[in-house]
Amino acid sequence: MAGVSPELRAWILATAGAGHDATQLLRLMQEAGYTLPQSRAALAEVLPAAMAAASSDGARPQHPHPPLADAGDRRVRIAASVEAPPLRLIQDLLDADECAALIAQARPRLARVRTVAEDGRQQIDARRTSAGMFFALGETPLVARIEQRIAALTGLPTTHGEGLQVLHYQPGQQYEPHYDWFDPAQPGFAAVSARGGQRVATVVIYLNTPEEGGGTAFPGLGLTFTALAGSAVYFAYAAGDALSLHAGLPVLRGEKWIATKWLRERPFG
Ligand SMILES: O=C(O)CCC(=O)C(=O)O
Ligand SMILES: [Fe+2]
Repeated sequence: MAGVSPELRAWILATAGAGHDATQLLRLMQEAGYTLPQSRAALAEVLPAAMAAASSDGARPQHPHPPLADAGDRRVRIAASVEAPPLRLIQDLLDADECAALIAQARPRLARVRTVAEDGRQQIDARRTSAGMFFALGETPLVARIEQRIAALTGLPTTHGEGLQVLHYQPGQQYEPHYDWFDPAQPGFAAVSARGGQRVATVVIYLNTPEEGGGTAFPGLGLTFTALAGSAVYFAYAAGDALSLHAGLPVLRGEKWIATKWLRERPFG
């Protein structure tokens, strides 16, 4: 299609804004007389993230089910849920000894964390001031055990996970509001999604309880999770999901340790 007309562009944006997803938009456009290829091209031009999410054929996680969810070697309490985006507060995913042991394994390897730049390269990022490190998949028996629990909870095999990342925040450090999904409209998308495809869910595990601050906020939901040692926040998303915006709030007193597992739609390893 040689450019989307202003009228069609306005209609796509208004209809998507009213809550219709890409599949519904494609159906409505075809009912209005556009062919499927025309509809796809128009949608990809106006809403590339929505189109990429709709065309993905990768695996999707199952969302942990309250009140008790199967985490393999234990059952965990699902203390709160949000429907959109699918989000769960998980209690006691790790016990106190496991939290301490994971911190001890990560501490000697901490370095200033990098994020993925728009061109797909790793960069030092002023928005993300914590120190961090990645474990390889199954690198230690404890890491493997945590990965098994997350696989049991989400139904996605451990191979769909990126290596477990441990982050350490000092007072004043934070992770500014961001999305964990990769934006298909960015030039680096092909590079970051080459292994494993798109991210589909995140599990953030709190390894300690900061004295003050350091919660995880979802500004679009008006919701903040307190960082409490051993508990975790699970959330799932598709590319373009604006409500999955989240932030690691500044630590005000004490320190904050988390372990993050990002899950892909296809095997990552
Ligand atoms: O530090 C937090 O609470 C959030 C971390 C986070 O968003 C991430 O690791 O992707
Ligand atoms: Fe995040």
